[in-house]
Amino acid sequence: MRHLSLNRVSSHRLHIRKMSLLPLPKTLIPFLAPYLPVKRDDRPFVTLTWAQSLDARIASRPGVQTKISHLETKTMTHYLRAYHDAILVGVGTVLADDPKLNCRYGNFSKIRPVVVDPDAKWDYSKSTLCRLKNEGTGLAPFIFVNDDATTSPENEDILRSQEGAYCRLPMDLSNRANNWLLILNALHNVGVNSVMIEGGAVVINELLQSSVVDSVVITIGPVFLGKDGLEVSPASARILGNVNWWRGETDSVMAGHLIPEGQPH
Ligand SMILES: NC(=O)C1=CN([C@@H]2O[C@H](COP(=O)(O)OP(=O)(O)OC[C@H]3O[C@@H](n4cnc5c(N)ncnc54)[C@H](O)[C@@H]3O)[C@@H](O)[C@H]2O)C=CC1
Ligand SMILES: Nc1nc(O)c(N)c(N[C@@H]2O[C@H](COP(=O)(O)O)[C@@H](O)[C@H]2O)n1
Repeated sequence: MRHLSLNRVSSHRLHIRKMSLLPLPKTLIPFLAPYLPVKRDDRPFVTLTWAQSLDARIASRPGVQTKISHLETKTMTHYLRAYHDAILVGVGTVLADDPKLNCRYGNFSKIRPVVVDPDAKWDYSKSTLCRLKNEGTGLAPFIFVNDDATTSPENEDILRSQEGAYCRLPMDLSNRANNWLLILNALHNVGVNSVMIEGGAVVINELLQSSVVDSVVITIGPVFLGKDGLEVSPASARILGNVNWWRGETDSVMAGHLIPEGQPH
């Protein structure tokens, strides 16, 4: 993997760059402060964050991009991105959403997109991410693939020229949960100290069951998406500590720290 150029931002240096975002509600700054990344020696700090319906759905159907959050909490997401070195999603999310995965809050923040795509299913060359890199409004991604994945020479060439990379790892495909430490260690080794993980459901459900999540920030929008919606729910119970709630125009945001399993809270 290539060396990352990392950015540090502090709240006084942040400002809205794109009018598509709203001004950040001022009360979100102290609300989020206790959950922002701190340096860890063992691995990157992990913030797990998503927007869900009242019935814990993140999309109206699997594979369908669904607007859940108000623009002010979308702005919050970009504010949070500005404090992280990397943003990670699973391949299901890039295939469904063709997201931007950049930081549109702040005048210089560059966040490294990371996609977990063990079988190299994603055609990067056709993506919005590829276009944004060419336009200068985002970085090229690190795409984590399994050791034996077949990647297209075209995507290899583009990624190389854009200073992104396919990152090959000996992934455990029968028990995917085993791969998180591998992925996080690989990122740590190239200087990534904080990762914001945004989804989708497979990724969220796996990580809620893991011991590698530090902060959790959940936006809850005023909608029920129903039984066909894509549910987020870990395989067994987990508890959050240091919990706080913020209430906006239409959404509420809950932030907390994921308590390690077996630890009293
Ligand atoms: N409302 C929200 O905040 C968000 C909603 N979404 C929605 O979620 C949906 C996509 O979610 P999913 O289909 O669940 O896909 P996903 O984005 O969670 O990707 C799942 C895939 O990623 C790979 N993967 C994940 N964890 C892995 C691991 N530990 N090791 C190896 N490979 C791993 C596997 O190929 C797996 O099939 C879309 O509809 C999207 O719109 C996605 C992100 C946020
Ligand atoms: N904050 C938020 N609210 C929603 O209603 C959403 N559906 C999402 N989805 C996430 O945002 C990503 C797209 O964002 P950008 O294109 O990078 O701005 C998408 O891939 C999901 O991770 N988020």
